[in-house]
Amino acid sequence: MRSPVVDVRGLRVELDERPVLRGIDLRVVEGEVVTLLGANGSGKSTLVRAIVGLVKPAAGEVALFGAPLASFRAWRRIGYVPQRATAAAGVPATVREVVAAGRLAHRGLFRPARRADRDAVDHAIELVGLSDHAGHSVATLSGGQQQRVLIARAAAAEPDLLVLDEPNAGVDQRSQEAFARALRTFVASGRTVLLVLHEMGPLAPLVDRGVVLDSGQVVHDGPLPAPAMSLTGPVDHHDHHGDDEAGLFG
Ligand SMILES: Nc1ncnc2c1ncn2[C@@H]1O[C@H](COP(=O)(O)OP(=O)(O)OP(=O)(O)O)[C@@H](O)[C@H]1O
Repeated sequence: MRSPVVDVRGLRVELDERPVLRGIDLRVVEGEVVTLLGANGSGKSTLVRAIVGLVKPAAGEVALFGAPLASFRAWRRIGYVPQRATAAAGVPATVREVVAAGRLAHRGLFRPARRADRDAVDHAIELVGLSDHAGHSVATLSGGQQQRVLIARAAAAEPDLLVLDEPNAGVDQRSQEAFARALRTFVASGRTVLLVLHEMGPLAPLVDRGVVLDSGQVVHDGPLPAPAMSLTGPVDHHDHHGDDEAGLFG
């Protein structure tokens, strides 16, 4: 049997004294691609944030690679990209520099990059379809492209588990297809992916299992129904407008 990578049991989270996650059980095993679905505010982001240790549970347990979160130390095995993150933040770094930062845990500060590091960085940039922009300042990219830079940075670290919160938000169809191909390569090497999606899009054939949240509870866990969103109700895209409408590849 494949070993558990993420093991969540009876997880409860309260934010502002309001229950946001109300008893979540979720298990993701090695090599699986699992997607979290659900309407806005159902608790998807809060769940992934709790899994990577950014939100404190009110009750329940989270284990990563078999270790309880409190004693988990192998953060190098985890790549996490938050929702609507920005890679720019006023720093005039190039795409290549930001992605190379993802290799620091491998090579150590101030040590010259080895060939393996450079290859991993090139590969990660290619993975997200930004090779043509590798030398450009991140600040000149669109929101969607900046999100890709952060995904590439996480991928460059060659994590065993990649946790992505809405990697396709505001990204055009062609780029979503490129991303799906890249993710296929990533999982072909036996790695694990947990991702929040609003719509399955081109990722659908890659996904082993869908977990649908509603008001902080799991209402479906299993193969994806068709169409995938039929269980999630109407989706409000209020927060994704204007983001990279022009497309990643220009
Ligand atoms: N920092 C916070 N403080 C208080 N409440 C919060 C906080 N973050 C999220 N919430 C609330 O928790 C609930 C779940 O939010 P969460 O972001 O996890 O949902 P989501 O399913 O990821 O939504 P979306 O699809 O819009 O990203 C929402 O009602 C939200 O308003």
